[in-house]
Amino acid sequence: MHDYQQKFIEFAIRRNVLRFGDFTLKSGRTSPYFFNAGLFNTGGDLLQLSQAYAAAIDRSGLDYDIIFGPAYKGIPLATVTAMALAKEGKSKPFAFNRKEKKDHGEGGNIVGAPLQGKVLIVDDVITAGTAIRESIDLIRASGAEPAGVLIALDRQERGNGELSAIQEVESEFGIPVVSIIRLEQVLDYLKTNPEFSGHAAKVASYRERYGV
Ligand SMILES: O=P(O)(O)OC[C@H]1O[C@H](OP(=O)(O)OP(=O)(O)O)[C@H](O)[C@@H]1O
Ligand SMILES: O=C(O)c1cc(=O)[nH]c(=O)[nH]1
Repeated sequence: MHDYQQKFIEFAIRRNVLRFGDFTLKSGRTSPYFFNAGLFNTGGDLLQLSQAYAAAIDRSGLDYDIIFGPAYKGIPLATVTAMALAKEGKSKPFAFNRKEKKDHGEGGNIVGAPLQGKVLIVDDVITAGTAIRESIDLIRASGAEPAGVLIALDRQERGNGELSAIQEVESEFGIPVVSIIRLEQVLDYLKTNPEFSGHAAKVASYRERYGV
């Protein structure tokens, strides 16, 4: 595990973003852990988070024209990532969607820069891949093309078949999916830290059931 990954896991645990218990996921699966990016909820948290996202983009070498954040939690993530990149002298346009279409004022469901060219989707997690597929549909409907996906946590779970949801997205759309941490690193961290090792068995058995 890289040092930045260990620091990111510790940051997420400290802020209660990464929690252990029983959680129902969007996919209907019951998970013994959950990553709630909404609890990165101070200016200081967002500053640190934005630097972690911008660093992941730098490491990935992804080529893109615009950043897109899927509603809701992707919205602040895309916003602060665009700001962190601008601070490095790499300002890019960004946009996000509304979950409900607006039929007055400017109307529509895309806010921000026009979705054009190669679009980098920025979100918190991928579980079964539903949110990412919805984003890709929106991007294509606007006449743009997805260029890649950046998330904080790759839960390394099966999508519709035997491949991981991420492998399905990568092969179906021919785009890379980049993450800051993966479940295997969270599991390593749990096993090697006495304070959290009590959670390791449940997380490992969830991985046996739904993981790849
Ligand atoms: O890969 P999937 O199975 O789609 O699950 C992951 C998605 O689920 C959550 O969003 P959600 O739409 O639940 O809610 P939000 O409005 O809190 O972002 C999360 O933020 C991801 O976008
Ligand atoms: O699959 C989900 O719904 C999900 C998992 C997770 O860890 N965090 C989250 O916000 N959603």
